Amino acid sequence: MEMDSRPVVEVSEADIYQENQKVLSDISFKIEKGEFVYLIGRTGSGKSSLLKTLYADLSFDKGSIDVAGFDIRKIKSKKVPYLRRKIGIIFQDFQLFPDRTVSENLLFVMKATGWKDKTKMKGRLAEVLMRVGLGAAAGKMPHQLSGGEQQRVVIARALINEPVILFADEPTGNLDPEVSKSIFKLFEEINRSGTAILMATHNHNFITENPGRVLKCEEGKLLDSTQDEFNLATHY
Ligand SMILES: Nc1ncnc2c1ncn2[C@@H]1O[C@H](COP(=O)(O)OP(=O)(O)OP(=O)(O)O)[C@@H](O)[C@H]1O
Repeated sequence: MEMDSRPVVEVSEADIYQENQKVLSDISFKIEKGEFVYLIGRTGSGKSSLLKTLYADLSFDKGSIDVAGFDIRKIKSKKVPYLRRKIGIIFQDFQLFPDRTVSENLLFVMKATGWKDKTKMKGRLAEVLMRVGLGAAAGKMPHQLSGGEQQRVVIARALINEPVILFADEPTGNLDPEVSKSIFKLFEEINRSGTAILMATHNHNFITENPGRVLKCEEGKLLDSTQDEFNLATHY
């Protein structure tokens, strides 16, 4: 089988909108397989809008966007679930069903994304929970877990279908610094095993401690540390 070497995200000359307001103009960038990319910028600068556009939750104008092989401009709403199987989405607020156990939360997503074989489902469930360090949490209710553990469940849920990229929107925004660090480490591990990550964050410690490529939303533009005169020190 031929290896697919196309970028996982390819944005070309696109305008990003929130309602009728343009938030980013004429943006272009690529994310290659297995890349780790930070997305920074002030509150309201357009990070969430950009992420939502990439996972086909907001429509855009001009240009083209391709994510995991899907043409986001042309994607029909009934095809969006197929896109969502190739990507993982992680938010700041954990968005687990509060009245269902950890396994029920994960099984819900598996059923919704076409899993049918009970044995395989159980196997995958155990695998993703082990992966995030929560092997023993399957039977727990979300409220019996700490914030960091709940976020690990969300990450496990995002990993179920072996996504090519994780879109994380301020994934440690509700967590204390120590727990944030351990969640960040988990993202790094996931990235090392080949999943690309685009992480919107206000936590600049991550970037100073683990320097990497940075995209920055600023005054309606998207700056790229690999393309622009981009001095991180002046960007904080
Ligand atoms: N649901 C919405 N309806 C209308 N305008 C919105 C909506 N959500 C965001 N906006 C506006 O769009 C612009 C970009 O917001 P966005 O949420 O993308 O910024 P952000 O960089 O993610 O901010 P934060 O760091 O606070 O999450 C802002 O001017 C914001 O007020």
